[in-house]
Amino acid sequence: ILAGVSSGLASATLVALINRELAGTGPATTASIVTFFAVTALVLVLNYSSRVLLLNLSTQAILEMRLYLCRQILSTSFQRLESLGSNRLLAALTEDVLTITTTLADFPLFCVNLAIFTCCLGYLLWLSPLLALALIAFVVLGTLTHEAIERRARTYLVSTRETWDVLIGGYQTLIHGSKELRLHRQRREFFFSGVLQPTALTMRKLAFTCQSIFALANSYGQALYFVLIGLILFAAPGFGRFDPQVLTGFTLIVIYMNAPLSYLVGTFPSFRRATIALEKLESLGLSLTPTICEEKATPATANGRTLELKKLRYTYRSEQEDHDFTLGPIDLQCKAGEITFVIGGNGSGKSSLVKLITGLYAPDAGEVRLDGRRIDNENRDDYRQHFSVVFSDFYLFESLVGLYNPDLDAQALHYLQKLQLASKVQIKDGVFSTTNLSQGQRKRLALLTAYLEDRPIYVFDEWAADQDPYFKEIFYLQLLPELKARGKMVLVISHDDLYYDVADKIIKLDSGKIIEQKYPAACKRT
Ligand SMILES: Nc1ncnc2c1ncn2[C@@H]1O[C@H](COP(=O)(O)OP(=O)(O)OP(=O)(O)O)[C@@H](O)[C@H]1O
Repeated sequence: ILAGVSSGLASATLVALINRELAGTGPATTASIVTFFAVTALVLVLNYSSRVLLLNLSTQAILEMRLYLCRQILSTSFQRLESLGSNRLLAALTEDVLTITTTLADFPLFCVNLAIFTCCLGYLLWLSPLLALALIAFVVLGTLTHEAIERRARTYLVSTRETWDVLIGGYQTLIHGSKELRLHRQRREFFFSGVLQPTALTMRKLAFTCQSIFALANSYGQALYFVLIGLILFAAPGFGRFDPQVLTGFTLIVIYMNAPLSYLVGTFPSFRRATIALEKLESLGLSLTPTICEEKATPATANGRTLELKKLRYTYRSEQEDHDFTLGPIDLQCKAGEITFVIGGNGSGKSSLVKLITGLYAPDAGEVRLDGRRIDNENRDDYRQHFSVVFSDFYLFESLVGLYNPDLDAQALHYLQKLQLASKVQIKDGVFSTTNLSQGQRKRLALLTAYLEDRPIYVFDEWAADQDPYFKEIFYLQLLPELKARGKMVLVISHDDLYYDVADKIIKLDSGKIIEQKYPAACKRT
């Protein structure tokens, strides 16, 4: 602020010096020439340093905002993120962050121009308090009416932002549905002319309306400026006896102030957009609690020997109540060194149960206990650290991120050989040479990551579904029994009834409820 004010003060001094020279009669003195160029040098230094200082502030603010938002997303519950949908999150991370950061980046110049404007006003007050007060009243009135015009753009700006969410959804379909769109001409045509085109058209209309309003406000502002100069030149002499030098000075300063004032008024639309972007970010309801990134990794307090679910219940709420899906009440006990299969038809609730068990969802009712310890919001993140999971819609990282182990590459190589991937993928410093593999091979890499995590509880959601018969057999008859022998608690969602006898316990789900429990291993023993 100090740098900006000094810079503004120096600029106003320069204009005052110009005014003095213009009003003077004789040739300029050496002193005034030296003063003029000295102040010019000062303006250069102060202007540059104030901008750099403010740039430092604004870029730091941008950095903090970006990281803060990413951390918020990391600490927001999975339930909330799932219900928001990826298009809204992507739109927030791109559009909203961009809007806010652009405005923040404009902030240094805004401050410098505000300082110049204020200092010029100060000089005008010194020249003639009466004229200056009349000018301030005129500027305030002008700004208010200008603002009244611009305010009309707000609803259009909000609609533009809403439409942007829809457009991002369309872009996602464009990318993720590229195979299906290429294979079906009518679908492609409908998607383009029935979905993308209308949305893009709406964006265009809204943008045109907003920009027209801003253009109107801008032209009005410019016209108002000339009215102001006209008033100084023609009307002011009628209200009192003003020195012609004062009037010339006023006109000169007011013309000089045009640039900073235009800049200040010109930033109003970006502040308006930034406010809407901030409101949009707030409406996402992201977590404001301390982020999980900042939390110190607490050592796991439980070993993962027993897991108990008691009357666990979770409901997916939908717009129409009769479409709600309720999982539970579920009562289940699993132990270390035990393989539990979860079976059931499509939509019976198997994957939802896995999300509840792994702590991605917080139950609506009932409780989860690990080694007797009740899991609640306070310890749920610690609890999640006991699981190694390969989801049916798993995400494969390009490297073994977050795994710190001096023998990591050697261990990974061992598992690459075990999973018959060594000829396809190499690993160096924890980074896979490639992840461009078949779906079944990618799942094996995901399994390798789970192996290296070496956690007490393993969960596989239809892992074997993409494997060939040979590798299916290896998975059920070698890999699962090995994990069991290592004392791991293993939960497997499976439709492979050929291998059900590998399980110690099978639970069958239907419409979100356990309808059957079997113990094949016990039967085999008897
Ligand atoms: N994200 C979600 N939002 C709302 N409802 C959901 C969501 N995910 C699942 N559901 C509801 O939960 C039901 C069970 O889904 P879930 O994915 O758990 O079934 P599943 O047994 O794993 O099925 P599949 O064998 O096809 O993978 C679905 O029929 C659906 O009604």
